[in-house]
Amino acid sequence: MNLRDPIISIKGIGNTKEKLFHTLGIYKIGDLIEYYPISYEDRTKSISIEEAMDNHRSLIKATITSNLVTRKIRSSLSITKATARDHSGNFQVVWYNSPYIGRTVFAGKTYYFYGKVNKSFHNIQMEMPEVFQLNAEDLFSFIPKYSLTKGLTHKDIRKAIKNVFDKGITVEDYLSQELINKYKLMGLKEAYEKIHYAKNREDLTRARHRLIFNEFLEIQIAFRSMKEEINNDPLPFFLDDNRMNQVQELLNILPFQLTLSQKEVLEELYEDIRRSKQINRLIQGDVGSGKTIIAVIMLFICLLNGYQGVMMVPTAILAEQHYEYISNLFSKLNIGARVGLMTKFKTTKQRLEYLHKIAAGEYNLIVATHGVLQEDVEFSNLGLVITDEQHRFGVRQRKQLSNKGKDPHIIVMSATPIPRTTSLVLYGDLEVSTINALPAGRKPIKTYSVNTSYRSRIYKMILKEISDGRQAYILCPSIEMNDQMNSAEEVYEKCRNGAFKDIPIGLLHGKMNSEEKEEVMRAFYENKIKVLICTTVVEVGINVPNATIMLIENAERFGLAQLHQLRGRVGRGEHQSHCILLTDSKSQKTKQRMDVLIQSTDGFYISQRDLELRGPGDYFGFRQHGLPSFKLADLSKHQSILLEANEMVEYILHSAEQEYIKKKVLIAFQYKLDQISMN
Ligand SMILES: Nc1ncnc2c1ncn2[C@@H]1O[C@H](COP(=O)(O)OP(=O)(O)OP(=O)(O)O)[C@@H](O)[C@H]1O
Repeated sequence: MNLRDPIISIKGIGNTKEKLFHTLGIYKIGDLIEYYPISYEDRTKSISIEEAMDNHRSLIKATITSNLVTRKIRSSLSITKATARDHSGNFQVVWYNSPYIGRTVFAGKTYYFYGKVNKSFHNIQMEMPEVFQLNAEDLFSFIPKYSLTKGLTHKDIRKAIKNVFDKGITVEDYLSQELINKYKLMGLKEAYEKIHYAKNREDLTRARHRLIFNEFLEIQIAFRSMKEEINNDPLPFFLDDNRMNQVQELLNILPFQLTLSQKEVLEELYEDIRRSKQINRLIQGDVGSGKTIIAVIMLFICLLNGYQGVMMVPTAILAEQHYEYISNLFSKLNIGARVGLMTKFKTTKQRLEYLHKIAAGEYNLIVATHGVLQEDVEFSNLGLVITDEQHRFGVRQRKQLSNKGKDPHIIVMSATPIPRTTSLVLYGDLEVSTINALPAGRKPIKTYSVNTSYRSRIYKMILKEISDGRQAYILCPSIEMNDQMNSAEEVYEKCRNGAFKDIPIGLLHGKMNSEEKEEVMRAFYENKIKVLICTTVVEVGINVPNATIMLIENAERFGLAQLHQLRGRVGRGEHQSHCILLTDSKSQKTKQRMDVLIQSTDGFYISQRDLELRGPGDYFGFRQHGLPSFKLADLSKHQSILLEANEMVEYILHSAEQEYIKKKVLIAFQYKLDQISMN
């Protein structure tokens, strides 16, 4: 058998089961083998009844010492009980609505019982145990549990996988024995088998280690190869004196001078152009570091070269903001910019008309949300794609966009500084440029964490700032009334009738329609609204330099990196800004997390601490990221494996094996990418 064989070739899988497997994304045997368990039951050793802990699932070897007695309690409930005994004591075995259990379990016989033990003062019970004969095959192992679909059981999946390995499967390990030994890895075939059938913890750990290692390795090798491929035949952008003068004109009308760091990043981009290289760059810079203007300058250069440019951002509000900013700026320069905004359309007709204008080149600069990815959106000559992504647009979306042109240049903006080891995995197909300093004159945001007894004092502070001409955000974790959290609607009502009844305040959340949102946001930009009560819709990119207070309700609800982003909505101008983290949580962990923010405004440090403090999770938002190969790997947990894999990638790419391994990895990777697009 081969990993590419369809699952119908597995014994026991007919047409009906095949369809069910398909709904889980399992088409080929390789998909099945890589359908990893989501958890395991530890049945690796049996213990005595005396050792068993209350409320824990345990495996106990015992002999049935009484007859099985079934009593009918009511029409829908019967209880069967028996006494079992091991060398340390007795316990009761109890089954509900299982009248036929007497056909498989007999008095006087010894079995292994697996189930949850309940210990009370004078009684020990095991309810609804699974019963195994002494020679049962799947005893003493980790029992895998899978994510299921209706009609398919854990047993079905286990059986299918077992049949594959019983029959014999060819798994080619593209790593040489030498590399496997050097990194003390488990063989690939063994790892595939042990992840589903481990007899002990060590095997399971080693199997997982190997497969996680593979995931990190494969994505990097695939990325590196993609990068090599991309650089071949880029669209020509030119930066002759005439164009450079025009760029200078743009710089001259800005109300600020670029920082040294911004200039360095621009220089890296110019260098790509001068060397006729495909621009394929991640620009990372902390919140408020001034990434937008870099994007704008590059879009400007794109237009000067006669191409269309597109800027794709995560929210409609942000698209609107960039649209206003860019149209305004470019209208002062005579370069024939025709800027379009593509967010939501009222009617299909309107949308089609708009698409037509883009395809005909009537708009040469489009600011859009992810709607621009749709298949029917076409460009006449797309030259540059900028995604402001905050980890929401991944490899796949980037590819989708660049397929809309003839390999346009690509710039990705990110405000979450991430360690280099990690960025190799997330953005391995991109070069990285970093804006590593904030514009001069920014004062570090003062951050405090207080409980709600301070509310009226905080409101007074907000009123004072407003009387000085500034503005404030009050950010809530939810929109509607909710028992546990302060909702935006509730806070808005209270503020409107209470502390802020004499000043204009606004409400902004994701459920409002686009016109309402636009209107509120515009009023806030124009300082007509003084306090904006909102949800995380403002999290990314929103830029109102006059706002100096960010009050975050239920701050314990947010991740550290997210709080840093939210806080970054203030401190964007020359005025001293404040961030108040409001929380009544008494948990030590919350306190630790708030302390990180109080002590630091450095996004890089904060995301590192976030990684350390947060347990397993989806910190980097992989699922949204469209990364194909992470089924087991988690960047927040597996940094040490990542480091080892990075080291091996470097070795491989300088070794004689490189072509062979690259080829193998790319085939596997392409299959996974295709599979994602199918789903
Ligand atoms: N060199 C500079 N000197 C002074 N102000 C600047 C400079 N560059 C940008 N700014 C201003 O700083 C503010 C923040 O810039 P920008 O919106 O580009 O930040 P950002 O890096 O995109 O941040 P975020 O990730 O939070 O969106 C804006 O008001 C912008 O006009």
